[in-house]
Amino acid sequence: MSTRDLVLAALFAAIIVALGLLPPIYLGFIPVPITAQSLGVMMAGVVLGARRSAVAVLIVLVLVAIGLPVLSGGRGGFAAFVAPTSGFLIGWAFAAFATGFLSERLVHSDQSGLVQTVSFFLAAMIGGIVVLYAFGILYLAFAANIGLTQAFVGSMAFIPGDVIKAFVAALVGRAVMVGYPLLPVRI
Ligand SMILES: O=C(O)CCCC[C@@H]1SC[C@@H]2NC(=O)N[C@@H]21
Repeated sequence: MSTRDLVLAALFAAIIVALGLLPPIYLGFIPVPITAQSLGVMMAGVVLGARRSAVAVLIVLVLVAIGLPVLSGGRGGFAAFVAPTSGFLIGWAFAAFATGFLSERLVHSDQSGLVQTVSFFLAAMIGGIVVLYAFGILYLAFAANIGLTQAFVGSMAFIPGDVIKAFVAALVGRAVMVGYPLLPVRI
């Protein structure tokens, strides 16, 4: 990883942290908030690709671990890793990697703009929802002792917002690819 790659990863770590300035929304029936920060995770994946986006999330996780209040609602510290939300938090690194991995393979420079946008959207949906929820729901069921079905059903409340985030991430991925290509894609 070059210095430039690290700078890009740090930039997206800052974007993820900045999105944490938007307050979390608790729904009352599940101890996991709606947060804009998962939009930053998807955007990192589509813009930077697998490795650099995973590093971006790892930088955020290190900031959390050393106690900085970088999660939505000003949360931080080791407690964030032993909370009902921790599966989602750790899952962000895998979600970013999967989103980037799929973006690098699904998006080609000779595709039309529409196909590229749809490809980014699919990558963000699979990485930022399927992969992320697998981590989040499994750990939530265990940590909150609520059973897999309840954790799964409760997490479905995040789907509408996360589909919108995947769409926004796809538009960002496509726009950055046109204006300042960073994603290593097949020609
Ligand atoms: O702040 C944290 O400790 C992690 C929050 C995780 C929230 C998850 S990410 C996927 C889903 N979509 C949301 O908006 N919230 C949950």
